[in-house]
Amino acid sequence: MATVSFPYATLCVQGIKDGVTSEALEAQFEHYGRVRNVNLAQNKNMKGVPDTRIALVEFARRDDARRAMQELNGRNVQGKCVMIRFARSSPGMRSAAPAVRVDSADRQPRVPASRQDMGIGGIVVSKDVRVVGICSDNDVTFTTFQRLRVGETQESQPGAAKAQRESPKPPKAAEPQRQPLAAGGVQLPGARPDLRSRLKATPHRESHEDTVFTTNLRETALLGQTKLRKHFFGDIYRQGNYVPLHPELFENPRENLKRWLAPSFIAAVSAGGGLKEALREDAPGIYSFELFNSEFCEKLLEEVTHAQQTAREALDRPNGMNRYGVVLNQLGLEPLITELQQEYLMPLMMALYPQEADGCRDHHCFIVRYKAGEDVGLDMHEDDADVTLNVCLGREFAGATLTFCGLVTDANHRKMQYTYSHEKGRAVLHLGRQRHGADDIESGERVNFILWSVSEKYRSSEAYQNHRLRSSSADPPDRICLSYTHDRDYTKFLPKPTKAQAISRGVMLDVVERRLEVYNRPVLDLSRPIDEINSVPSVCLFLEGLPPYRQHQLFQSLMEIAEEVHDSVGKQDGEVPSILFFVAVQPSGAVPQVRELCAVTASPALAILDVDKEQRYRWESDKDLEAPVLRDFVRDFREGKLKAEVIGSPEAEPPAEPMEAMPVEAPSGPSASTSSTGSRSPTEAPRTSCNLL
Ligand SMILES: O=C(O)CCC(=O)C(=O)O
Ligand SMILES: [Fe+2]
Repeated sequence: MATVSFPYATLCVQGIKDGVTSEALEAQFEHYGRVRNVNLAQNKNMKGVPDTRIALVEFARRDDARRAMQELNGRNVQGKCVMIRFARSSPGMRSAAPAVRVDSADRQPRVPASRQDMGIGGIVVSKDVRVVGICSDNDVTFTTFQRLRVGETQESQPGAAKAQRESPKPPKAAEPQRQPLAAGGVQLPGARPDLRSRLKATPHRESHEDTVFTTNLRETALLGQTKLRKHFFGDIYRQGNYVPLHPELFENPRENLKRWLAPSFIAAVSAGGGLKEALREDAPGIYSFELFNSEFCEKLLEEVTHAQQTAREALDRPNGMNRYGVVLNQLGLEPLITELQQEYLMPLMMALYPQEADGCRDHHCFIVRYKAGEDVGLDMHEDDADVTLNVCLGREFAGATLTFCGLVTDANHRKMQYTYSHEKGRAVLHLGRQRHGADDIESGERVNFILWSVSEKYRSSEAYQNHRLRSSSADPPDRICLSYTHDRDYTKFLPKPTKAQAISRGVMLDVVERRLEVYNRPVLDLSRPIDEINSVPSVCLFLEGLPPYRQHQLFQSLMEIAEEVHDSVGKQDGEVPSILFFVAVQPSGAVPQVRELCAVTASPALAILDVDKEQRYRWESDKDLEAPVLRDFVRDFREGKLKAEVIGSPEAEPPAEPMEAMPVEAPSGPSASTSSTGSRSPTEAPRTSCNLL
């Protein structure tokens, strides 16, 4: 199956100091590449708390966004330490804990108010079509990949944009009504002006990158850890805000940890290289072994109970799904966890998962708790971890098993693989991308220790990107492997859970609601298409550069047609439409790339893209593009009367900047060498005919 490429490049920057302007932020982020837009908004959960605003910083290039994130996350941005993630998480992937405590029942997407009625391209076309700039607290993750995959848009390719600016394609003589796209993209009335020239006058930040640790991060550095954490929540013990019950858990990890490991594990470690002997392979890729002794399990349980009694307000929930538990690094156990990860687990992880574990230095470690009236289980998911370690600390319970399904990349990712029964002190080790979920507890209370290990090296590899793509040719699902949070076809197989049921199983209701809400919009924004554009035939109407009255007129017509079509097929609320409708009013985001796929250059232009079948249908006529023409074109498509072209076929009208000219080995410049999509090894899958990645 071909997949459209889409460079998602918006960062969510949390904790912006009051008084900082979007221009100042833009100036600082522009240092890493072209910034398209900066939007500042209040963090709704932090009303009245100073210096807690959120900025959505949209880059032209994803690689630039990533670099900015890598360099500025946890550092001083405009006078304050900020936390930076990519906005929106990849489908199916759960993220780390929100940076602020939120009540899960009230976790709605936090769309900055300024964006809510903005419409497309800055004109208010309808409240049904919105630019989706999501930066919700539980929907941030530091690496984001969408199935809607990737490739650079024309303008983000070095050389391509320049070429386009220098030699705009002349209008076709036969299309008097259509206007060519102006050089470098047309500025629509009301659209944001290009700030580049203004920014040149703004001094860049000072380059003391290694000295801009905030207080918290300096304290992390005190631990000899100069590497910044991806998921960083502070350290309340070292900040003097927590008095531990068992101080030995917090100090001298090298000496102390040894005493708390299970004898069988120590024996295996001491035998040198014989770690595998201590392992049980429960299922392919899923291993378990004795790790902690009872003394440690009990000590840690007592410490966590003490922390919840004495420092509850200072502690975040463990992650975006579990509501009960704590982040152990935040409590002050990072040195202990680092010792465990680096000295004991790494050799094992390297032996079992050489690719994913290579370079694992980062971690997010937390406790989760299940019992009646709180969280009773956990919806199916994959972790925002490369390797996950999960150890039961006890208490007494029945049920509460852990079910594993397939790897998200595999067709069997919704097939049951194995049900693991937790035992106190025993660890189960698996890849983060192994789909899994916690089965409901029947009685008692279960408390587990979860360690998510993260390798920056692996995450910057192309393998990682491929590993985050959901298999689309999935086998029919086993019910237990369905995720209400992530599977859009869930209700085909199982009844919709009640809100209370969903919450008690960690369902991310805001993710579900957002998905359903998007499906209910008749027309979507082509600059940020949903990933179903890869699998559902999509009517694409290109209106960039047209006068606003024409845009309104044609958009309105498309809206009506979309509603008619959806009514005629009896589309239900929240169901994925069988035809999607997209409109482009600005040449941004995915628009240039979709134009290339559709092989259209004029404006207005109309095409239907069927990425899955690698086909497209173009509207080509001397007639003006008006409502009846639009309607006929869509009707003819539905009746199978249109002539299909193969995407990328040679007889196609050459796009302004032909795909073939887009460098696989890009010619020069930093963006070429760092592009995550720019090159492929010869062993990887061949490109499709439309030259998509
Ligand atoms: O409850 C469990 O054992 C699993 C928890 C889990 O999968 C997670 O926190 O990511
Ligand atoms: Fe998990």
